[in-house]
Amino acid sequence: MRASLLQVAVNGDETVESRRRRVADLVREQAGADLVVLPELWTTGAFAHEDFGREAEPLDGPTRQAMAEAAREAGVWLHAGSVPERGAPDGGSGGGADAGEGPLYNTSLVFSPSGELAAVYRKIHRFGFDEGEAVLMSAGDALVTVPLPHTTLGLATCYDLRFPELFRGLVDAGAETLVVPAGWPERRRSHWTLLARARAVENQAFVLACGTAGTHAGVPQAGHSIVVDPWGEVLAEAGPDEQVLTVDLDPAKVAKTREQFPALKDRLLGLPTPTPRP
Ligand SMILES: O=C(O)CCC(=O)C(=O)O
Repeated sequence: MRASLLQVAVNGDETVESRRRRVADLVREQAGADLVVLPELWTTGAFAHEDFGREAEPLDGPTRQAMAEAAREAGVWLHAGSVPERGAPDGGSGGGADAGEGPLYNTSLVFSPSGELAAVYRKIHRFGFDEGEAVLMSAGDALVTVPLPHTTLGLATCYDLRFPELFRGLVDAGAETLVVPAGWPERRRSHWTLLARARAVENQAFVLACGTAGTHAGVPQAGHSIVVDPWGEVLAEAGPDEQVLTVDLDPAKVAKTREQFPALKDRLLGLPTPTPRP
């Protein structure tokens, strides 16, 4: 299975429309790959909080149209990263919704090679503590897996990478390849690499983690998109700048690793609750 991670540069001096056209062209150039992956919030930038509301799209907005077409023309499965989504007005609470507006979500879209929308994942763990995404956006509440011909994808987004229980849930639902689009900042790059490898080792799964390059809203991005195999070995790692990272994976390696070193079978389900300290 050939996977291409498009580590897009998201800089403040490029318009969303121009970046959308440029990224659609980049996707078309990946004909021959089985799976193409884009980063988190690459239209606006993950830290351009003030643009989320203005650039938010409904599920059938311009990014969906452009990415569906690009996936179909390239004939690839496309994880189109995420976009700020404006949900329906009655679609939930909070998320910075003004009166009459629907909530915002950080929403990933996956397309089949015929351009059909195959899956939608709304980011569950919102980043920013009491600021930014954490207050502007609403949280998703569903784990999402996507069966492909060679493997089953498990979907997560950026900050989700810090929450191992989410990935365990995806593995329990059949995931073998964990896909993590991100807009991870340079300042915490060591965590990015460490956590991507940890999620691969503990779940005995491939991890495809695709970040952004460039600087937007004053936040330099880490780049360094990474592909890790089920043994925790790094198969490929990008540098800091815009780059297409292409790698050939053997999907059978997941079953082989789980069979030869069956640690997942030793999980103790229903561990006792710790007694609170007196
Ligand atoms: O967890 C981190 O350090 C970065 C998370 C982040 O930037 C995000 O989720 O947008």
